[in-house]
Amino acid sequence: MKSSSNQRQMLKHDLRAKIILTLNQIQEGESLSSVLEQQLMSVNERDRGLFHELTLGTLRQWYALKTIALPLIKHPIDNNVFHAGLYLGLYQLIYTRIPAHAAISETVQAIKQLNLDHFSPVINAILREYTRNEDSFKQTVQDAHGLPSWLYKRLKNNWPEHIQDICQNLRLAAPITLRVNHSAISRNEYLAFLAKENIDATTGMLSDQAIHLSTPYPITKLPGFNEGLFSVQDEHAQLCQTLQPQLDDKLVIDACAAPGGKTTHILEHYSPKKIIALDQSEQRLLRVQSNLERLQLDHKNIEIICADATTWQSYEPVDCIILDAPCSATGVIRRHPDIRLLRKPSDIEDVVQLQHNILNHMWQQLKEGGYLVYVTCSILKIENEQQMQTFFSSHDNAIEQKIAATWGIEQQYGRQLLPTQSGGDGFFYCVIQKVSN
Ligand SMILES: C[S@@+](CC[C@H](N)C(=O)[O-])C[C@H]1O[C@@H](n2cnc3c(N)ncnc32)[C@H](O)[C@@H]1O
Repeated sequence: MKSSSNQRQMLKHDLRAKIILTLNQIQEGESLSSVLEQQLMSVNERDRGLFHELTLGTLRQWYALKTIALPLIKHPIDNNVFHAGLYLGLYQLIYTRIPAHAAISETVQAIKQLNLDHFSPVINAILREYTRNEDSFKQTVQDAHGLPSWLYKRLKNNWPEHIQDICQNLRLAAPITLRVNHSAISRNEYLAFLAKENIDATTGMLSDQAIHLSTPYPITKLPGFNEGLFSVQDEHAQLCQTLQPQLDDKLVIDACAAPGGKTTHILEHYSPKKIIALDQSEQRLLRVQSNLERLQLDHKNIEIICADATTWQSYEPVDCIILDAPCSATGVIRRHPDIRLLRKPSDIEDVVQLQHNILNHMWQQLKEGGYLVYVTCSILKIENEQQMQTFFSSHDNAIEQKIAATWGIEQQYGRQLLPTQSGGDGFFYCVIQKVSN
């Protein structure tokens, strides 16, 4: 469905029909971030919270719901809208306080509204069957790993001792974590602002700038948003700053910079001679600029360049490169639950090759004695420890600076953080120094 006709269709539909159409778009390969805003705009303001919760929640539990849905479907039905409706119905029954009769009748009604009347008796029957054996179905859903099987196998192979925690944690909603703007205000001062507004929050244990909100809150309505007193950034992502050398008066490249989480963090701590925020996405680079402006870091020596990091050449050797590489994003599935449906095994091989190309090219821009910090938000070893093994085996002029930290899991090269229940996402870090051959 093309976007303008899709928009007209959406306006006519009730909330659950709109959610089913959104889930259908994801099944057809569109990313949640590309469709969510437009779909939310078609929903009454008072229903937006529910739209958000039901859409993201259903995606988060998609494969777990599938484990109970498939055996309940007597004859295979090859229709994405049907499956989206069924999973939405089950999600409401299992994970929300919506009374069962309302969840069932609204979902069946939505299927009819989408001109799939012939499926409504099947959905009605399956949802009612669920309610008759609720306890056993709930147990099955709880025990499910909740991932596409190819990804589950790879993660189990990589992390046999952690696989259960990984699967369960990836099914939770991620906390909203703020990074207090160190150059503008202290964490304690900002916590006092939150307390004054009765916004419950706790401090992060690993990053001294992190604050976790106890319940979701509209970000732009938090105190000091327009004044740039904080950014939204996962706590494990904030650790990047602790791994950088001293960057005052240095030439720094943030090689995959958009939307600027790492660039702005550097500028909150240092005054580099120059920092180049490089990214190949013009659209995403606009957000680097707006984040710099909001955080009032714009006056610092910064250049924003739209270019491909596999070919871009620096005009002089660089002191430090932050390479927050494009990756499978398997460490942040909690925040982007559509990844469960969208990611394919072949994407992993492609992104590993891209990381390899960017890393090898950016390495040539680094001066002797300089540092490269390699980062991903992946929990697959092929993008992390194994990518580093390949790199070190082919670069005699690279030595690892071991990360002396208590967080994460030490790897042959680098440290891996896995997603934690109420803390950070999955991240990998490795610090590499360039030495003479
Ligand atoms: C993980 S995100 C970076 C997040 C960012 N460092 C932050 O902290 O906000 C990866 C980025 O790599 C960019 N990218 C992907 N391929 C690239 C390439 N060949 N050259 C430059 N940037 C690329 C993407 O556009 C994306 O913005």
